[in-house]
Amino acid sequence: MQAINLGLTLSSSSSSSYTSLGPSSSRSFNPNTSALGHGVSLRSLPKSGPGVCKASQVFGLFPTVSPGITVREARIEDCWEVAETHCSSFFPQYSFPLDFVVRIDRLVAMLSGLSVPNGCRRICLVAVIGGSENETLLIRPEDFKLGGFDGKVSLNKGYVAGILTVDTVADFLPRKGPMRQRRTGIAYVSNVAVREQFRRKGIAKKLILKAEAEARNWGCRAIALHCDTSNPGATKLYRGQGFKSIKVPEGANWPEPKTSPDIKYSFMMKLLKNPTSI
Ligand SMILES: CC(=O)SCCNC(=O)CCNC(=O)[C@H](O)C(C)(C)COP(=O)(O)OP(=O)(O)OC[C@H]1O[C@@H](n2cnc3c(N)ncnc32)[C@H](O)[C@@H]1OP(=O)(O)O
Repeated sequence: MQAINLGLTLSSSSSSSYTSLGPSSSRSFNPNTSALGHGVSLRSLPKSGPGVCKASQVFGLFPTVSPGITVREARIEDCWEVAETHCSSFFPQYSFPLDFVVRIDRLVAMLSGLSVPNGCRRICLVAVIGGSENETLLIRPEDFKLGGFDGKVSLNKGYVAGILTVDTVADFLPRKGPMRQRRTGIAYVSNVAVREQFRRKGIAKKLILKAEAEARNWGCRAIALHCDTSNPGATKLYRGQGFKSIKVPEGANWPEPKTSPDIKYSFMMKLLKNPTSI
């Protein structure tokens, strides 16, 4: 695995939990633990079987597929589809009614999501199909946010096919200095997911490009993420987008998403050149 040195210093482990959109995002990558931290253990739930339908079949009202894909910040009106995309991608093995419970749990977690520390940013991006960027249709309560969602409503929102969260909270970056300060200038990507029927159409690539543009706008010089080493598709995606694996120094206890001990992560990073806006 190719490694680059981006000048990250050795640090002791962070006690932070992996929160991207809410208190339960820590389970984003872990199909073995409760999906969203409201007391539902996925280990104990029955999985799919013959004659069992999925929540996505009940609630996934797929639009006529339009070639146009727009990547924008998630709005309150997208929240169910964001939960749907997350759960169907990270917990595909669960069937109705349990997958429905998991989605509701995710929704509650996102809407009651933790606020970000002062000076930090976090947004959820969505790739929508058949939507419009026509802002004149928006009802826009000033500065209103709920959890990770922008409080806007559009008459033509489109259908959410992919999601990504990007932040500057730095919970999963090694701290710096003796005071173990939060690292600045490095954006962190998590919860990247594309609905199965829309995969291999370049949607994740578009989400990553938009996340990079947001990070540049925030003044970040680099963007990082953790990728499950047993996820070759995602690893190829990030490598293709210019991310490089960072070799964790021997003995260093760098923070990682808190998931099953069986899951090993590769810490990947990309330098952001030429600050521009999108
Ligand atoms: C930081 C994190 O959040 S890591 C978690 C990643 N998320 C998941 O594993 C959830 C389940 N998986 C998914 O949602 C999707 O498969 C994703 C997000 C990994 C990829 O989304 P897609 O929209 O299909 O990716 P996209 O079409 O942009 O692919 C771009 C390139 O990545 C690579 N790639 C993506 N998926 C795969 C795959 N399954 N196998 C091999 N290569 C892949 C290919 O090089 C692809 O280019 P190509 O299609 O021209 O060959």
